[in-house]
Amino acid sequence: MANPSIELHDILVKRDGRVILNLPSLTFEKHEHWAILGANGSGKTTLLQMILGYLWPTRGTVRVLGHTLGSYDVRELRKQIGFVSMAMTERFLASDTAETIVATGRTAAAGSYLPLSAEDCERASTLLEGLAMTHLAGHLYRTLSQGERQKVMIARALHARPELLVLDEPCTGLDFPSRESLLEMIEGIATAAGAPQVLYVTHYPNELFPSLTNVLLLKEGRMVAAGEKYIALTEENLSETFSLPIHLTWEDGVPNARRKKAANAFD
Ligand SMILES: Nc1ncnc2c1ncn2[C@@H]1O[C@H](COP(=O)(O)OP(=O)(O)OP(=O)(O)O)[C@@H](O)[C@H]1O
Repeated sequence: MANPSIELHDILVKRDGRVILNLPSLTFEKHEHWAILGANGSGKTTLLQMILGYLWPTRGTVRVLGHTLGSYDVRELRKQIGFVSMAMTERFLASDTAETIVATGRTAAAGSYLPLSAEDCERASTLLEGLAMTHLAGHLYRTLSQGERQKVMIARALHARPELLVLDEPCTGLDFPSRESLLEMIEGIATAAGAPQVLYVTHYPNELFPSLTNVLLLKEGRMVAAGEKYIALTEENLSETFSLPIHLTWEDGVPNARRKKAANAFD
């Protein structure tokens, strides 16, 4: 039965007279984990900002978790959404420990420091344990690697048991092992009992971990394709999205996209 978490109706976002997002009506169902994939400037961040109620469309309506944006308190809505982006990581005090940062996730507000309750601290240690990060609990945030910081931010985003977990390019700047480790952790979260719905934003098709079920492909603010991943993520759609001839194979539910070799003049 249909149980949508996000409904976009005929969206147009214009800034400085320029169209930066122009989408047809789209529905994300609660049981689906979505990837939002596109090149730099394709409109991914604009779309996320709209879903999180930070930006209003010039035209169209947005419904998130059953509430129409514009007629509901977005601060209440954001309590049900775990949001992790690189920009957020700078808002935390470098002198805090990983455990403290996770413990402050109760309100789901970035950089918010309410007095911590015993429950907050207990929840933080449960999360760190569940995500195999107990060894980082007492480490100062500033001493953590980029990959570890991202993991801490994701643990923090889970504190309030969100219905929706939005991850904005979490692998940016990570080396290969850190990226693999982070993706493995996210896959674990997405497949756990009672998991939040995941919205994963990336530039890289090869980051699509197995439990992602659906994909939205964006190019220059418009939709190239959207739907179940094996249907939407084709060589043709990917090539169109990135303006690059792409060869695509699949392994265990994970796409492997490679640039097609140009014909060699000496062949
Ligand atoms: N407030 C604004 N005023 C004017 N143009 C804007 C504004 N915000 C975004 N844009 C433009 O809209 C386009 C889409 O930007 P957006 O940040 O959503 O893309 P993106 O897919 O998230 O890119 P990236 O992967 O580089 O983060 C870009 O060309 C950007 O310059």
